[in-house]
Amino acid sequence: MTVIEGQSACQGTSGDAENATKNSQNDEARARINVGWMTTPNDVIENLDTRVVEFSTALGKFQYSFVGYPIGGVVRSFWKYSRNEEPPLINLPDMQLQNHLWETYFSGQVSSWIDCDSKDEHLARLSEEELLKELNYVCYLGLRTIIVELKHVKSPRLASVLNRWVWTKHANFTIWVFVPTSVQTIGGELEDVWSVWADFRSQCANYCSLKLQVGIHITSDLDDEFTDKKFVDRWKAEPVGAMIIDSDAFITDPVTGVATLSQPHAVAIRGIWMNDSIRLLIRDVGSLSKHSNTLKMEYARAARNTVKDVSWIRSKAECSDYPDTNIDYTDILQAPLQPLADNLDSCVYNTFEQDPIKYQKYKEAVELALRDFGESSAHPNSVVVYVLGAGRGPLVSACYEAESAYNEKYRAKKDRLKIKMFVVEKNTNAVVTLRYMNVKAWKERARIVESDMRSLPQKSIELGLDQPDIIVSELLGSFGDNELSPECLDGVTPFLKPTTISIPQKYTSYAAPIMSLNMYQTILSTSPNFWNRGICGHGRDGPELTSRGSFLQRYPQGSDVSNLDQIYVVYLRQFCPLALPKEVFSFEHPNFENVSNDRKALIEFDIDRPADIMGFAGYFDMVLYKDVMLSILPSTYSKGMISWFPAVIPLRDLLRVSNGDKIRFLIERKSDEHGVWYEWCVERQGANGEKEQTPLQNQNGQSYYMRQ
Ligand SMILES: C[S@@+](CC[C@H](N)C(=O)[O-])C[C@H]1O[C@@H](n2cnc3c(N)ncnc32)[C@H](O)[C@@H]1O
Repeated sequence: MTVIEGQSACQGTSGDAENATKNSQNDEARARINVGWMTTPNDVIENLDTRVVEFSTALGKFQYSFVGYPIGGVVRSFWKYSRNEEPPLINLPDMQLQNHLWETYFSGQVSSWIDCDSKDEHLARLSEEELLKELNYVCYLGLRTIIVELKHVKSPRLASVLNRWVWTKHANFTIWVFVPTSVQTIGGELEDVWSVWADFRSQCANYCSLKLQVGIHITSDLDDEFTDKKFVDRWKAEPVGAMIIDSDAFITDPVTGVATLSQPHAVAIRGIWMNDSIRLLIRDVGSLSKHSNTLKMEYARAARNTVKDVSWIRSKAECSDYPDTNIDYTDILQAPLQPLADNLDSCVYNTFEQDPIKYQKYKEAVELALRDFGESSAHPNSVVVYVLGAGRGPLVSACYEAESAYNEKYRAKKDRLKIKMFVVEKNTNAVVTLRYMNVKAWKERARIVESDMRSLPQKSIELGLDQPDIIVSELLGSFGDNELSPECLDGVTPFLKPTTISIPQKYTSYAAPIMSLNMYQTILSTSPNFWNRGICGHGRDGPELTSRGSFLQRYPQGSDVSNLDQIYVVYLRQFCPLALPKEVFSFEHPNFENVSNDRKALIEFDIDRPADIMGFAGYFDMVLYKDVMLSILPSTYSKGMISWFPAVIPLRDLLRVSNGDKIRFLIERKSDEHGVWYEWCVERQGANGEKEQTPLQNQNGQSYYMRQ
C-alpha cells in the first residue's frame, strides 16, 4: 500500500452499487462537511501504529474524511497507567505517510491516560511531562489539529501546560479542548459546561481562537443547557472547532438499518453549528461498528445529514434583513464614519445610495410633511425645503418625488405646491456632484449652498436666504447621535421658524449586552503595522512628528486599551445577545429650548445565564415624521435597509456574569468646544448583593473622540 493510495482512500471510494447510489446523493455534503473517525481501543488490530495507511484507507471507504488518531500511537494511548511502569514510548512512525497527508487527514489525540490534574500526584506530574513530549511530536509530524479532552471541571495544570505552549512556541496546530454535554461525565454537578470551557480558555488568557478552540463532545446524556436554546446560543459566541458524537447518540432502525441522530441530539448539534468548517468525529462507544461496516458508514451519513443545510438556512434568514449585503462583511470591524470631521468619498456616497429602503421612507415622510404644511400654511403654493448635509443629493431627489406624489394625490393641476429647494453641504467635493445633479436631474430648481450648516444663521443674512418650512437631514451613525447630528442641527436652529418641521423629528439609541469571544479578540489584534503608525486614530490627540522624521500616533493609554476604548461598526454574526436592547439617549428636533446634548444614562439588565460579556451592541431608531420610522433595532428592523450595521461598544476585559446577576451600563455623552465623546463602564451586582465595577473607558475622549 502506497501513500498515494492512502490519499485516495481517505477521500473515499464506494465499495458496491448500493453504496455508490447513497454516495452520489451525499457527494455535495461530503465535500463540504468533514466527518472523521475517532480511534478507540475497538479499532486496535495488530501493529496498527505502523499500518495507518491501511486503517485510513478503510475509513475512506466508509465516507470518513479524516481520522482522530493517538499522537503517540495506540499502544501508548491506551496503556493502563501503573505507578510502577514507564508509559510506552511514542511510536507512530512518520515515514508511513507523506507530510501533507499527516497534515490533512490526521488529528492527534492526546493519550487517553494523560491527566495533568489527577489527584494522584505521580500521575499528574508524569502527565505534564509526557504531554509535552506529545505536543513536540505533533509539531514533528506537522499535524494541524489536536484533541484534548477535559477530565475534570477544573483543569488548572493542563491549562498551565497548554497556556505556556501556545503563547511561547511557534506551533502551527489548533488545539480542540473538548467538553462533554453532561457535566457529570467530568465529575461536576452544579456547574455549567459552558463555564468549564470559559474558565479553561481564561486560564489560557483567552488565547487566539484560531489556535485554541472548543470541541463539544456529544454524549448520550444532554444537560439542560444543551436543550434550551437560550443556553445553546452561547456557543455561537465561542470558537467551536469540532464535535465528537458518541455512537450511542444514534438510533438505528432495526429493519432498514438506517441510522439517525436522536431528535434532542440533532437539535443541539444544529443549534451549535455556526459554519461548515466545524469538524465532526464519530466515536464508537460500544463495539457494534467494529463488526458492522454498514453502520460505520451510516453514522457518517447521518451526521452529515444533520448539519448539511444549517448554514444555508441561517444565511438565508440573515439575507432577508440585509438582502444585498456582501457576506464578507460579517464580523469585520469598521471605524464609524465621522462625516463632519472628514470628507466622505464618492464611493461611500455611492454605497449609501444603494439602499432600497432609506430614501423611500424619507420620501414618504416628506410627502406627509408637505400634506400637513399644505393644509396649515398661509402660503400653500410654495414650501421652503432645506436638505442639510445633502451628500450627492439622493434626499433632494426624494423630496422632488414626494412633491410630485403629493401634488398627484391632493392638488389640482393649477394649484400645485412647489418646493423652493436649498441644498446645503460642507463637503466641497460632493458640491461638484450637487451642481451637476442640479443641471441634469433637478432642472436647476435647487440652490446649492456650500457651507457648514451651523453657519446658516449667519450666511442667511449675507446671502438673503429664505427661512425653512421643512429641514431634511440624515446625519446618523449606527449608535444614533455618533455622527454629531444633534450638534449640527442645533447649529441651524436659530435660523428656523417656530413652525419648521424637522425630518427626522427624533432619534434614540439602544444598547444590549453581548457575548463574543471573536469580537473581543479581533478588537485586541487590530494594532496598526509599522507603516500605518502615523495614520490619525480616533483619539483626542493627533499624530506627532518623530525624531527620525516619520509620524506616529501616540496612545498615552497604550494601544490595547485604546483599541478597546473605541466604538466600532460590525455586521455581527458570531455573537450571542444576552438581553433585549434598552433605550440609551434620545434627541428631538428642532431643539428650540436649546436642551444640552450632553447625556448620562444608567441602564440595568437582568442576566439569566452564565456568560462572558464582551460589551454592548448599539442600535438606533428614528422617527422621520409622525409614524414614518427607520430602525436598525432587531425587533423593529426596517427590512431590506443596508445603510447601517450595529455598533459595538467593547469592555476592556470579558466580564463573567452568572444567572441572577444585574449589570448596570453607565454611559455618558460629553462634549467640549472641539468635539464629543462617550465614557462608559459597567457595574455587576451578584445575586448576593456583591458588586464589582469595570474601569471607566475612554476617559476624556482619549481613544475615541468625535471632532466637530
Ligand atoms: C451620512 S451623509 C448623508 C448624505 C446624503 N444625505 C445621503 O443620505 O446619502 C451626511 C452628509 O452630511 C454632510 N455634513 C455633515 N455635517 C455637516 C455640516 N455640519 N454641514 C453641512 N454638511 C454636513 C456630510 O459631508 C455628508 O455629505
